[in-house]
Amino acid sequence: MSVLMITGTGTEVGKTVTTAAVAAVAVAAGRSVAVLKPAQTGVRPDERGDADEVARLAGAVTTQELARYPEPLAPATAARRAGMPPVRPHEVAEAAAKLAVEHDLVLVEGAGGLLVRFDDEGGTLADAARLLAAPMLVVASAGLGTLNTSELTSRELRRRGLDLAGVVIGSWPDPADLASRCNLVDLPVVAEAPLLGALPAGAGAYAPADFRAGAPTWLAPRLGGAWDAAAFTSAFAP
Ligand SMILES: Nc1ncnc2c1ncn2[C@@H]1O[C@H](COP(=O)(O)OP(=O)(O)OP(=O)(O)O)[C@@H](O)[C@H]1O
Ligand SMILES: C[C@H](N)[C@H](N)CCCCCC(=O)O
Ligand SMILES: [Mg+2]
Repeated sequence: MSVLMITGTGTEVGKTVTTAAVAAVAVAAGRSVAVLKPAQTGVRPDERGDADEVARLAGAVTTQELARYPEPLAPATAARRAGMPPVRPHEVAEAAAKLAVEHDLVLVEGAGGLLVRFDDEGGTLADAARLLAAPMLVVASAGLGTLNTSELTSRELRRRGLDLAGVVIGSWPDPADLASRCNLVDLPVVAEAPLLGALPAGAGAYAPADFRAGAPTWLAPRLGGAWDAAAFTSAFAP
């Protein structure tokens, strides 16, 4: 089973665009991909959710949501206020495992950061990852402040015995400021995990063809091994 959980150091750091980039690379390699967004908040029934956005950018992927809540809040809060049932970690794990039967890769995008609650009992994406023994990718912001939130996230993953596959910078600024450039060196040290890529700021607004063409250069091949940070940054600051 190949399930990868996408979490982040917070909300709006680029989890959806990173999920789309991973999906685009996998689809281009001929792999079947499913994207699971367990709890989508802040989106009306007729609006596009994160999983829909991944499909728009990445191409032919299966998408699934387990619940959608109208208010832009943490899933547990949004569910409680809507009077709707919450999504439980075991439901996330079961849905991902089911998708994994018929897909080569299942990507599960959390809501906000690692410890954002899905239910009032404190269930999180980390609990679902534990049930599946699935590795997690942490999406981090580029600039000042990311060292602290990345290290906190990494430490909590380790404390729970989870596998941190690596860190991806969800939005790389152009021009890159001093802190962002220094973070290319410091992030993998504080996270104790490889830096597996960076997406250019605004990638979510690229035309799908441009997004798919760029994705392989933004991520380390197959999200393993080395990512060429020097080549990436020189493309943005020649
Ligand atoms: N299609 C798009 N056009 C313009 N900006 C976009 C687009 N998609 C994403 N963005 C912007 O890129 C940034 C990262 O967005 P993204 O949705 O990937 O974050 P996220 O970590 O998935 O957030 P969430 O916790 O809400 O799931 C945000 O500031 C967002 O507004
Ligand atoms: C609505 C938003 N875009 C996300 N989907 C939910 C983010 C919840 C963050 C909660 C928190 O950490 O304070
Ligand atoms: Mg998202």
